[in-house]
Amino acid sequence: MIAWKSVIRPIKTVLRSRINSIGCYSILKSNMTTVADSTAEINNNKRQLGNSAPNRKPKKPKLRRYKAKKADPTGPLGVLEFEIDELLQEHGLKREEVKNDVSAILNDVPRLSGPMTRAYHRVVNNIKVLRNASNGEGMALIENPVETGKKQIALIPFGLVGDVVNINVYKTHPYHVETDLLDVVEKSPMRKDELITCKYFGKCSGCQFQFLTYERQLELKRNTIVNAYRYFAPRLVVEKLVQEVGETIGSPLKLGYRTKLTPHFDMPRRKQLEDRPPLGFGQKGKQKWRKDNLEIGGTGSILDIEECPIGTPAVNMGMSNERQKFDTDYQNYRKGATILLRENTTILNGSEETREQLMDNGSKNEQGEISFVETEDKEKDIKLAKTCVTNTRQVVREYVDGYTFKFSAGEFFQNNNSILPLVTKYVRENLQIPNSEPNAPNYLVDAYCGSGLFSICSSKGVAKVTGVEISADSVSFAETNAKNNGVENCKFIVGKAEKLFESIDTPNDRTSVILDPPRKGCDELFMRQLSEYYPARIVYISCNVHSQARDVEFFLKDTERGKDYKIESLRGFDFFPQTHHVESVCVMSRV
Ligand SMILES: C[S@@+](CC[C@H](N)C(=O)[O-])C[C@H]1O[C@@H](n2cnc3c(N)ncnc32)[C@H](O)[C@@H]1O
Repeated sequence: MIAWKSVIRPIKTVLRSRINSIGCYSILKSNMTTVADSTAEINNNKRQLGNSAPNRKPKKPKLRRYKAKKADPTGPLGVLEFEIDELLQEHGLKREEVKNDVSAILNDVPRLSGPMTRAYHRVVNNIKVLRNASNGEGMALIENPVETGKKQIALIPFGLVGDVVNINVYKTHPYHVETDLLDVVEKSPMRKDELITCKYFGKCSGCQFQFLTYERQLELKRNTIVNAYRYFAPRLVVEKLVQEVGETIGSPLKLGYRTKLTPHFDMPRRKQLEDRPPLGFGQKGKQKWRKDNLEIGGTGSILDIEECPIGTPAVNMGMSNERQKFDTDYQNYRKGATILLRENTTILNGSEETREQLMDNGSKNEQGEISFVETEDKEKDIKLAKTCVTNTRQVVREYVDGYTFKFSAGEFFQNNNSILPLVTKYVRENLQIPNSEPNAPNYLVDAYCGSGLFSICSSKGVAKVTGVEISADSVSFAETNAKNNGVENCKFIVGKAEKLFESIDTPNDRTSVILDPPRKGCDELFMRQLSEYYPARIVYISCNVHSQARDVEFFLKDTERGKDYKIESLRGFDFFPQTHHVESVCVMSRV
């Protein structure tokens, strides 16, 4: 019995870590058949050993069914469905021809390392990458190893269109397989491995684009916007209502820009650790293509990472301090956790010692002193000190283009400070109502206003700003931020975005609306009420261009007065260089 326990426990640990990494048990079962096989085999043998009743009819094993996780159509899995269809269309294939028999893999249980699993999960060499998905992964067609004549769609992290690669297929879904990149046999002309700045690139799940020139990154992000509108706003595209997508506006900082990082660690349950567990970011599969970093950061689901080149210097100082602390106090944790590293900015008064002016708490070095970095806003001749905060409830400050914003470290705030002056200026300019009569006042509504970033940065030149936001905490910060910045024409309401329309009292012909919803986008009720209100202009900012495209199409085609609007411009802003993410800004005005 004791011997079995020692076999089963490590298997359970592996299973647990896979559950954490994919967050879906049904998929896990389908894809962990090697481990599941071993477990089933062990259980079988256990049963046989302990089964003394003779002639008992063996129970027929229950067939396991694949349960697909319900995916948000505008989320990564939903978008992948469009990308799969497009790839199939380009190659004259039908869905049936790339369908995997997931049930066969799932039920290949009783045999240790069953042939089904071995056949499906295998190394495949010399595969041409045909395109890149919007999440940056390469897509290729490979032969189905079991059903002759059929193909499979392989997703290849860090594979670039034009690469010829060797891959290891390790997980099967109904219409695609997940793979690890083993070798790049022939390089895509896009591939510039010499640009890679991080030793963890290729292993860490954070960045996808470090081996591309920055121009290429911006181009790919523009393509993501073009495709998003093709997939989620097809009626607008067919009727040529989507303007030419503008060039993506780059971030002034390409590295060292991220003001928030959240390294994490796992703690094995019921076990005293001798060494501290890895503290860092998730590992993306088990790549082998970067031969120089195979052992770096470890081989577990979380990589041990001491520095992140996209994090700001202050955040990286915090990371170094918190790692040192973790070296000695990791035994105090009973469960895994995430450590918040959030940059905090103090405006310095030139005549005093910087350290004396750091009034907020911050991450401390070994000597017990708060670590800080000094910088400046050259244009406005303002000196700043940046520290790193780890307490989610601590109030932090951001400095944007002459304004300061306070908010709780754990609440939402844009994570790339360097691009914010460009974005807020662009939004401000695009909110202007053309042909306004001189002296006639203009108004602004900021739906999903957070702690007031766009309201406050666009408040000059308008008579009144009304912001609405679901988080009461954020609204209270928005009010404080307006007051602290000497802005007197902003009013903020707590509630769902649609609550706005109950209290809106500004004339629609003279009012512009900013929308900046979370990833899931706006709901139809809100879009209908917006159309009823009929504002002069709308600037829709989104961190998920797919839900933005869906909402814009719904607004223009399916709401009462949507047909009276046109898309005036559409373009991306690169809030997250080196990653596949893009922020999209769509400006709509009345025809
Ligand atoms: C992407 S953030 C934008 C915040 C702000 N515009 C900024 O740039 O800092 C989206 C905000 O919408 C808020 N939110 C989420 N659902 C909402 C809803 N139904 N109505 C109003 N606000 C909502 C969130 O709390 C969050 O602050």
